[in-house]
Amino acid sequence: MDIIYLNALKIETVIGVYDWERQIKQTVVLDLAMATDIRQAATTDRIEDTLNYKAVAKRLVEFVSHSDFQLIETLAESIAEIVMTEFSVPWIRVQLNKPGAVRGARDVGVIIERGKQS
Ligand SMILES: Nc1nc2c(c(=O)[nH]1)N=C([C@H](O)[C@@H](O)CO)CN2
Repeated sequence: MDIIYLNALKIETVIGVYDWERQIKQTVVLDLAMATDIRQAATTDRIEDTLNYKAVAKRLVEFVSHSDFQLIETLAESIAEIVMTEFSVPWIRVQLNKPGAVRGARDVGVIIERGKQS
């Protein structure tokens, strides 16, 4: 199985458990690794034959920027579900970073893996 990845996608959204966090937008940073088989596309050289990372990014920017979850866990799980179901991805690794959420740390976040690498 091959991997198509998308790193450091920054999206502004409402995210957090505290009252002040419900009033503002904060930046989350997304790293994705998505299992796929690139051999057909490598043979045909056609975008229709592969997982279009630009289409994935556009869908996630649209979803995340309009979401208002409290926990990064919930957001990460939703992102995995969208990519797997809408883009036929059998396995995904989602790393969701929340920069500046903890004083003294560059970022905090969650890493989840869903599905099976075949
Ligand atoms: N496991 C988690 N811990 C915390 C979260 C979270 O989403 N998952 N969120 C917060 C606050 O929103 C924090 O980011 C504000 O600084 C605290 N802990």
